Amino acid sequence: MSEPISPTATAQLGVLRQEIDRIDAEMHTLLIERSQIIDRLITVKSTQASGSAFRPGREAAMMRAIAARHHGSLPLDTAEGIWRVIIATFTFLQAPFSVHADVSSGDGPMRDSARFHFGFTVPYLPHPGAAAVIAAVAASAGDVGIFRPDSGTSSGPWWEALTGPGTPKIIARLPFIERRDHPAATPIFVVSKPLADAAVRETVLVAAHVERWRRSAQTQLAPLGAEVIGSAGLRDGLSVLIAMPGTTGLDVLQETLARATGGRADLTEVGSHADRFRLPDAATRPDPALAPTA
Ligand SMILES: O=C(O)C(=O)C[C@]1(C(=O)O)C=C[C@@H](O)C=C1
Repeated sequence: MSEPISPTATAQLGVLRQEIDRIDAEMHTLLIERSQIIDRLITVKSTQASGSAFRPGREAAMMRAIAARHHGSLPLDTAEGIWRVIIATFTFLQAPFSVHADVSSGDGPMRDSARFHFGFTVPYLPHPGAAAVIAAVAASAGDVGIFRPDSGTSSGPWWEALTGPGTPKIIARLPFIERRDHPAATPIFVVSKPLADAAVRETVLVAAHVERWRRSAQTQLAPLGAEVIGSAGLRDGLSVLIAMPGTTGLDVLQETLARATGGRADLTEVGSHADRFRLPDAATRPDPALAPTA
């Protein structure tokens, strides 16, 4: 049995618990106040008409701001997780949606990512591959789909399903704040019906049909900041998925690819997302001066 604490310590504990109760009540009041702002935002944004309330560029900026101002013994994982639940819940309140997940590489990591980034209020629906996820999102009003960027390229170029007008597009890459030991570290692309004016275009994703490929092409793409992140064979050539800065024009990519491969290159944009943002390892650990010792 633990020793009874002294009357002085009991009194101090009472005062500290009053402080905790005050802070909890203030946080709760602020969350209720936040929900009232969202009620007003729904009218301004006309979310119901567009189908999805998700604004990935705004969310990326908010998550970066949280990481920038974070300090003290509270783990960043906790602060990030709390705000992911707050933002996802308010997104859901504006327009309910489900998360369709590709579980072909295992359900556990995808479920962890879905729960971390979108909370527990949002329904989670597993699918056998990226193509099935994209089809489910295409058939929905405002759902999102998640899969790994390297999802089953051996089973074909899934990004081809994103090339038509009105087809789903990549709208985010998660986690917004990448770091070692992230609690939901699996890199995922988020797809939704096109967000029109709401998409963030720091990184643009392009599907390229080329007649042939040369290994040196990757080197020639590098100065553009462009990178091949997927490739799959087609009957008459190759389909490659390229990530490049939104400031680089499609015409420049086309010229470079044509020169690098010595053949034609047909390009179609299949989405965009906020720039990847990685925290240095030291920034993610709680303040060592405050960390409990063994
Ligand atoms: O800023 C918006 O457009 C919102 O809908 C608000 C909010 C939030 O809760 O902060 C919710 C969903 C969006 O993805 C981004 C932010």
